[in-house]
Amino acid sequence: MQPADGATGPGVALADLRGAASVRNPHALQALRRALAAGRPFALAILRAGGLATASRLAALDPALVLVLPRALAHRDLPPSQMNRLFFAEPGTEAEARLLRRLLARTSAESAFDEARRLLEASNRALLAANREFRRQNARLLAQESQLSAQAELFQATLDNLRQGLILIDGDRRVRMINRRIHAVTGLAEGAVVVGMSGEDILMRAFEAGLHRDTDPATVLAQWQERLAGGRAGAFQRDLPDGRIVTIAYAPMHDGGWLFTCEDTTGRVLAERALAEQNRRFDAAIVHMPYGVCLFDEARRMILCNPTYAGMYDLPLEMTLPGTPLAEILQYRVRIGNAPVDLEHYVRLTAELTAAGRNAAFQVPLVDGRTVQIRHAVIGGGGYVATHEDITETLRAEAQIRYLASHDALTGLPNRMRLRERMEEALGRVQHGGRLAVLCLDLDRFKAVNDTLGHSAGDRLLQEATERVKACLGQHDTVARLGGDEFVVLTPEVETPQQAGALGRRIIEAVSAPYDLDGDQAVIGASVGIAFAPDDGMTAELLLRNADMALYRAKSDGRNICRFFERAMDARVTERRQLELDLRKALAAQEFEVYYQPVVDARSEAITACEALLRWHHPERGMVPPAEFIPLAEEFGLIVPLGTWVLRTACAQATTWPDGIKVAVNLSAAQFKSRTLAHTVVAVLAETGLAPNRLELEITESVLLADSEATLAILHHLRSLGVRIAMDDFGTGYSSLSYLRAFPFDRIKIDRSFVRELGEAEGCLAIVKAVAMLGASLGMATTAEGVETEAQMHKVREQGCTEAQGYYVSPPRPAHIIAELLRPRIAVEA
Ligand SMILES: Nc1nc2c(ncn2[C@@H]2O[C@@H]3COP(=O)(O)O[C@H]4[C@@H](O)[C@H](n5cnc6c(=O)[nH]c(N)nc65)O[C@@H]4COP(=O)(O)O[C@H]3[C@H]2O)c(=O)[nH]1
Repeated sequence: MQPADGATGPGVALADLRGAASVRNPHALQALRRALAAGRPFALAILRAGGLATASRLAALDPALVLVLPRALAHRDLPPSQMNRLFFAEPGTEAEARLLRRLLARTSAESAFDEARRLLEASNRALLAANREFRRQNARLLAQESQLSAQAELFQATLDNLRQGLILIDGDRRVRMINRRIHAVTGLAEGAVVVGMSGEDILMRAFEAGLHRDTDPATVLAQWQERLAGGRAGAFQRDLPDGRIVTIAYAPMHDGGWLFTCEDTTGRVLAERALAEQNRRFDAAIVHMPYGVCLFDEARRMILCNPTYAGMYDLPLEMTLPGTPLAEILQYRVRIGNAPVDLEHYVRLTAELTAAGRNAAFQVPLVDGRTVQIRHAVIGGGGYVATHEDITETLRAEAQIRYLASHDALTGLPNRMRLRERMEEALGRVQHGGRLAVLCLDLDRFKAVNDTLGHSAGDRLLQEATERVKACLGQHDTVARLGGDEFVVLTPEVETPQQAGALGRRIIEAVSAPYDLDGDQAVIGASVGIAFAPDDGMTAELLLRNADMALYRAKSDGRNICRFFERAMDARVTERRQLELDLRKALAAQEFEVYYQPVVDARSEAITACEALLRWHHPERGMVPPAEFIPLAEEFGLIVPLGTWVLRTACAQATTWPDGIKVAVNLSAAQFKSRTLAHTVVAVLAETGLAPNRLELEITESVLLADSEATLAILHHLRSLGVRIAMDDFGTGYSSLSYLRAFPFDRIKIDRSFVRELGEAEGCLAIVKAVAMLGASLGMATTAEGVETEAQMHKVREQGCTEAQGYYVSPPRPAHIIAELLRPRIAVEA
């Protein structure tokens, strides 16, 4: 078999190898095909027995292609000269052996060739590997490219869906990128900002959109340039015309560009602003709080305090800084002298409260004399907040109020309330075997001093009398003023009634000594009533009542004396006392009424006048006669307002009567002493419009007895006004006649005691006659009082009395009945 020598190249067409499809070993054929398709030199094909047909077909195509090699021959052992050639030999034959020997017989040239072939093969393999790598890289790049484009899409989608609007400008101040949100957030029209436009253009668009409402384009531009020149990130807010608020943040990029983000922060900013406003108000409230406020943390370091707190304790600025330890502040306060008096207690108390998580309020006295009210409240985390209020003045005022509530302002003595407290204390001791004497003291004639010398003199007298009483007392005694001229002395230091009596007398003596009241001399007296505990009572009320009863007895027994309470004391005393109390309330309660008793002409029996007589309708006792209550009203200084009321009522009533009818009003001595009588009379006449000559004032001898000169002066004054003056109850006193000489009375009223006995006692008739004659000679009218019978009427007329008054004509009657009595006369006159 001839070897089909001859080089062949890769140029052998694949189509020419189609016949090789029937090669037994398909792998070999495939390898051959791939080698040919790749255009690379192939080594050899190893054909097994049975492959001859194929080899023949190959050889038919090109005999040079045919090479038959035993299977075991490694292709690398082939010399390069034998490459790309096909040899054919029957396996196991001599031809095959020869062929092999020939092929394997290497020459040096063949070796070089082999080497070159190996290199070529290596480079061929490298090329193949490079080709494979290139394809792999290419595929990877393609994959990367598609991944990048997907990522870019995702990125844009992400940008577009950001909450913020976004603009990226480059180093040339041109827009490189925006997202879709930018328009919605800023309120710019869609497409107003596009890639490529300049930053300045964006500003102008923003300006037009109202993003910079409060300024002008030039300023906006300047601000923009200034910001970018600064090269630092920042942010600012803008209020949009639609009410929204956008926050624009800007940050420099490494390439000289800037990233702007715009976010609708309306909700957050409004919340922040509201919070800021709230904080501002809170700060203002704290700063302007009228009391000090301080917060300390769990380590007792200051969190904050307000200026009032700092001011209260004169703390310098550094002591008010957050973090300042409380201990340091307290040390400082100790140094400057306004620390708590009991500092240790204060520190312990606040620590205990904080540890126990308890709120509390307490007062802390300071070394400088002030007192601070502290309200302590724990806060979360173990700290506390405290308010400090300087309550020094409040406490002082409260103490003052307490003092005033329990003391008499004029004398500084304990008042009734305080007296009660003292009595309760003293009675507590009596229960353990002690004794207590209660002395009720009443100043006699004090009201006269008050009325005549005025209230300030009266006040001085009370103060002086107080001092004198105090001077009589022992260390444990108490004197209290119950009001007016009433005092009470408590003395636990007496063993016997005699000692108490001696004290009472000492007091009377001291108080009764003359007083010099700025040049005016005054003399008063005092009466004392004494009760004992436990003998006369064991309650404050009972003891005071019994001592008062004894006082009453002292006064009615002649004054300037001391009386002890006796169980058998007259019930009448009690009753009179009650009457006094009722009398004080009666005027305001409108329990008084004025009755009128007609006075008639003795001859014609026509009414010439009516006498005003006061009546008291007591709510329980019924009608109380004036003889009972007038003296009491005089004694208690009530007669002045009461007398004025009667005068005003009577004068007003008289103006409703026929012109000729006069009205007579009784005056008591106390009314003259008040020194305002003349003024009162003038005022009442002016007020009611009654002619002065229709008013007749009746006075008794006792009025002239009290202070005749002053009284006469007032009487002259009144008479000069045209008011008539009558001498009442004439004949009952001792010096009536002398007064008749002293004052030109208009009328003498003969006391009814003489009239009553006209028929029985001769003397009475003579007296009535004498008085009538005297009156006639002095030009004074004479009225017989108490005419009860026709006979009496007859007699008084006979004796020369000009007028008569009494039950015979009419008893005193209410105003409306008198008006009825006077009516016929009006008719006749008409
Ligand atoms: N037995 C009897 N009595 C007769 C008769 N006619 C009149 N009387 C009573 O005699 C008193 C006359 O008044 P008076 O002597 O001024 O005596 C008065 C007067 O001094 C005083 N008084 C009454 N009203 C006032 C007043 O407004 N001011 C003052 N200061 N004293 C008054 O009270 C005294 C007593 O007054 P009354 O009880 O009203 O008593 C009246 C009167 O009711 C009679 O025929 N028989």
